[in-house]
Amino acid sequence: MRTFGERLSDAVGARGPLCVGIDPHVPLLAKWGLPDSPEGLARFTDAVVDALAGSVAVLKPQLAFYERHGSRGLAVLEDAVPRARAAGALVLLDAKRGDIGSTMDAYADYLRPDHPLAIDAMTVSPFLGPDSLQPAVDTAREFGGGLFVLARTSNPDAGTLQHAVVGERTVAQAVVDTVGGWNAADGSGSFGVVVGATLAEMDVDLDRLGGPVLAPGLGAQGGSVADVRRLFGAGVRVLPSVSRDVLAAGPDPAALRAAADRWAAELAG
Ligand SMILES: O=C(O)c1cc(=O)[nH]c(=O)n1[C@@H]1O[C@H](COP(=O)(O)O)[C@@H](O)[C@H]1O
Repeated sequence: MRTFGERLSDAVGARGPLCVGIDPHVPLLAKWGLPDSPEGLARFTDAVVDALAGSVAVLKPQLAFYERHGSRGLAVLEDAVPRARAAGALVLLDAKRGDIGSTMDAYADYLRPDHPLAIDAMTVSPFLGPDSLQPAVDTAREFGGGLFVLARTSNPDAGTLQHAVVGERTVAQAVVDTVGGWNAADGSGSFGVVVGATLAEMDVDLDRLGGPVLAPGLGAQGGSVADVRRLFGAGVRVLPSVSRDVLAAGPDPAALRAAADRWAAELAG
C-alpha cells in the first residue's frame, strides 16, 4: 500500500502543487445561473470535477456547502469524489473535524476505502488536544490516507488563540511539532498542517514537520503567489490552495481550466 505522502509526491511531481477548493457558495451558484438546490450543487460540482480533476494535483471539496443540503447534498459528493479520484486528482475533504478520540475514530472513517466518500485526506481540528486525533492518525496509517491539521489558519483573528503560549511554544507551534512527530514516527510524510497564505510573517517553524503544508487564502482572501514564496522556504512541500478565485471563472470548463492554469503557471514560474 502506498502512503498518502507518496501519492501526494507523485501527484505534485506530475501536476504541480496547486490545490483547488470546491466551495459552492450561493453567490457563485447564482453567478453560474444555477439554483441553490441539490441539482444546482451537482451541476456545479460536476463541472469543476470534469474541468479540473484531470489536471490539478488536489481537489478540496468544502463539506459545509454539501451538508447544508442534507443527504441530497452529500449524495452529490458521493457521486463526484470517485470520479475526481479516477481522473487522477487526490481528494482532500475539507471537513475540519475534531472531537474526543472515540468520536474522532468515526470521523476518520472518511479515510476508509469502504466509506461512501472514501477520500484521500481530510482536514482536522486539533483543539481538543493532540491525543484526540490519534484514532485518525491510526486510520490514516492503516489505509494510506492523509490528515491536514489546522495550525496557523488564514482568517484575520486566527492568532487570538493560535498565538497563545503553552509552556515555551505557541499553540500553533505545538500543533506543528505534534504533526512532525507523527511523520517522524513512520516516515510517511502523510501528515500535514494548514498554514494560511495570508500571514503577515511566518511565525511557526516548519523545519521539522516532515510533511505537506496546505496554504489556503490565495485570491479571495488576498494571498498571492508572492506571499507563498515569501512565507515558505524551498524545503517545505506547500500546496497553495484557491477556491473562489478559480470557481468564479465558471461555468465554462475552458475558462475554469484557464483560471487554474494561471495560478499553476505563476506558481511554477
Ligand atoms: O482548511 C482549509 O482549507 C482552510 C483553512 C484556513 O486556514 N483557511 C481557509 O480559508 N480554509 C478553507 O479554504 C477555502 C478558502 O476559500 P477561498 O477563500 O474562496 O479561496 C475555504 O473552504 C476555507 O474553509
